[in-house]
Amino acid sequence: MTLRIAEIFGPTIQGEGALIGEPTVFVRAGGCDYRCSWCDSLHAVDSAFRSTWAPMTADAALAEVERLSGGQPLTVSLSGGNPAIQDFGPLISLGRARGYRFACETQGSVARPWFGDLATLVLSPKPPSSGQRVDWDAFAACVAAGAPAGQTVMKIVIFDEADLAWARDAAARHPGLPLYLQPGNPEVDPDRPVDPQALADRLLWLVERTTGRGWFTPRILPQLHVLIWGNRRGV
Ligand SMILES: C[S@@+](CC[C@H](N)C(=O)[O-])C[C@H]1O[C@@H](n2cnc3c(N)ncnc32)[C@H](O)[C@@H]1O
Ligand SMILES: Nc1nc2[nH]cc(C(=O)O)c2c(=O)[nH]1
Ligand code: SF4
Ligand SMILES: [Mg+2]
Repeated sequence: MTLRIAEIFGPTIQGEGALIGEPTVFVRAGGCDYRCSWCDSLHAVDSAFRSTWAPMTADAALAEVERLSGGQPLTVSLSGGNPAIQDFGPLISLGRARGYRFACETQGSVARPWFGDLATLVLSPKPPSSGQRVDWDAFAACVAAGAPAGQTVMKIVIFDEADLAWARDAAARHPGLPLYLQPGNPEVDPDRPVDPQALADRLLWLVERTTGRGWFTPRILPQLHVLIWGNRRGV
């Protein structure tokens, strides 16, 4: 069984959510069952980029992770695309045997048994602005599959009021999951600069609209890597 890999990069820091700031190597899977209007990783989603995705065995992927991390075990972040449409079980087993920990970012549309082998499962259901529709039964199956994992968290991208109202309902469906909100980045073209002030303004808006309305459940964080590197790939 080979994996379709869009890129393996790092070491960098996890820029989002529960593990923000943690040194990590990313393994980005190629291919996604969604097509979010504002996806910041289209090079791992759009089949126009398929020829750039490398077929790799789990052994070869781990060898690259070990090379990038100098053989020092750290947290490996699986992302994509949707890593859950592929079988990352063998890579996780091999890596864990060498002392690596695994985190995975997925939208929660496809459940996998290997979710239970993760240190951190990040489920990121998509709000209305994405143009996608969440299948909450599939999402609940992901939560169940992740029960043996170290931790499962929910992370929601917010662009507007409708997203925020939707996030409150989504959180109420799974009150046991720690909740992280991050403002959406409207500029995702890798060849164009981001506007840090505009991102800060979105963050301020999000903080005011949650705490200001007495909603104290979520942690609210920026995309740290976007503040540091903009939309550059491979960071
Ligand atoms: C590119 S996705 C890949 C993993 C998986 N497909 C998912 O969506 O969870 C990784 C994370 O980036 C977030 N993301 C994607 N585009 C974004 C944007 N324009 N602004 C803020 N976050 C974004 C997603 O919501 C997800 O939490
Ligand atoms: N540094 C860094 N942190 C991230 N957190 C989530 C990312 C992703 O694209 O899944 C990402 C990414 O691409 N880079
Ligand atoms: S689910 Fe994730 S990778 Fe897929 S299109 Fe949406 S943000 Fe991009
Ligand atoms: Mg990203």
